[in-house]
Order: sequence, then C-alpha cells, then structure tokens
Amino acid sequence: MLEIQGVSLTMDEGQTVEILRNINLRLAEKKIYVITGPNGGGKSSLAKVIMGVYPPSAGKIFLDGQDITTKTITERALLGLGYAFQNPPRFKGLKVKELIKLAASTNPDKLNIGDLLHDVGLCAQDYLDRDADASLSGGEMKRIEIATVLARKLRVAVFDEPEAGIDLWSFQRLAETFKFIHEKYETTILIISHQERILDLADEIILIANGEISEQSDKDKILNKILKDEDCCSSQCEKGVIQDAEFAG
Ligand SMILES: Nc1ncnc2c1ncn2[C@@H]1O[C@H](COP(=O)(O)OP(=O)(O)OP(=O)(O)O)[C@@H](O)[C@H]1O
Repeated sequence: MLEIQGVSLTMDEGQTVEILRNINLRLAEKKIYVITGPNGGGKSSLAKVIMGVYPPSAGKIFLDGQDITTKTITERALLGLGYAFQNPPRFKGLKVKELIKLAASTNPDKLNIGDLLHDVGLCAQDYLDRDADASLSGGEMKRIEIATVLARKLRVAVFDEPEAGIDLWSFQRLAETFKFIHEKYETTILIISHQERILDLADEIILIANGEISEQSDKDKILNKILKDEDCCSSQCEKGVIQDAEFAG
C-alpha cells in the first residue's frame, strides 16, 4: 500500500546536510508500524517526506501503486494520507468543533465529535466551543490535532510523537484509541515514538539512526536491542573520544 523506494533527503543550510539515506520501506494495509531511534536520527524528516512537506532528493513514494513523489501535501491528503505533527499548528478564527468538522468532511461515516474528543482524553463540553488558537496549551492542541486525524477515513495515518506533552492519564486512552482505529478501519498506522506502550502496539518496529533504517523487525527483537542499548549511533560515540574538544565555563 505505501512503498518508499530508495528515498534520500539532503538539505542545503549553507552546507549540504544528508538527513536520509536510501530508505526502503513497504508498509502493508491495516498494520501498525512504529518508527523509533535516537534523537536526530531522521524519523520526523521521513514522515515529512511521506507527507510531502519535504521533497526527497532521490527515490520514489507510491501509494496503492500510484507514484505520489511529486504530489503536493493537499493532493496527498485527498488520497488519504494524514499527519499529526510533533508540534501542531494553531488555527486563528476556528473553533475546535469547526476544525474537527472540516477534517471529517470527506469521511462518509457519521462521527460524534464529542466521542472523538473523548478518545483523545478531552471533555467535549469544555472544548467544543473553544478557539483552536494559541489560547490552548501544547498538550491540548496536540490532542485536538490527533482527533482531526481520527476524524478522517484514511489510508495511512502518520503520528509524530503523539506522547509528547500528553499527560499519563490521557496517554493511556490514546494508546487504546490507536488500537481501536486499527481494528475498526483499514488504515495503516505509522507512529513515531519513544514510548514503550506505543512500541508495544506495533506489528513491526522500524529503527532509524543516522538517516538510515538500521533494523526492521518484530517488536520483541527490537525492544531487546534497545533495552540493551546496542548500536546507539556509532562506534565513536563514547565519552572522551574527542581529544581536542572545546571547553565551556
Ligand atoms: N530543515 C532542516 N534543515 C537542516 N537540518 C535539518 C532540518 N530538519 C532536520 N534537520 C536535521 O536532520 C536530522 C534529523 O532530524 P529529525 O527531526 O528528522 O530527527 P528525529 O529522528 O525526528 O529526532 P527526534 O527524535 O529528536 O524528534 C537532525 O540532525 C536535524 O538537525
């Protein structure tokens, strides 16, 4: 269903930075994939390439056999790709209920907006008429954005660190909600996460470090590896390796 073939990403920020190198992935229908790995490894960048935020510098992306590499974010959204950002944007002039209705407008199913808010741990009566702007906290906006993704009937839903800024109590419900959409819809779910509870939902875990997929397999194998702290980033990654380091203070 979603296939990523030889995708690389470089950025030119004064000097060329290689962010992703030759990523190959094939995501099957109705499965949950969790991408994990060290900070700065390239997880969010890969999600942004999939969503069309960054154009890849090499490689191709296919959705249901259709080449979507050059499609815009909007075109991809219409084809059923949805993305919940790590740091969601605010919407001045829109109420929470209007934002969710807008997201649900292409979903043929009738959805109860209050229930959607409940699924992400928010009380409907407190939030439906709130402005979806900077008056909401980071965690509140994050949950509302996840509710907008849940409101759409998607082929592929990508969630970038859904746990960030979310309190433990709501997080428990959120993990159950991912399980529920996985069971109810045909949606392929791709979650970027560092949380064991989310890793536990995965059919497969994909480990990304240094811009490359270092491993893709079932969760027990990868969890073992992570817990044993193998292969963090490179063999040079040890205290005291850099002899001519700069000093502060
Ligand atoms: N727009 C950009 N310009 C230059 N470098 C970038 C840009 N976006 C990301 N990077 C760099 O690419 C690398 C991968 O970043 P990315 O955000 O994809 O990592 P990540 O695995 O999602 O990290 P985290 O777990 O901390 O969220 C980092 O070194 C980052 O500094």
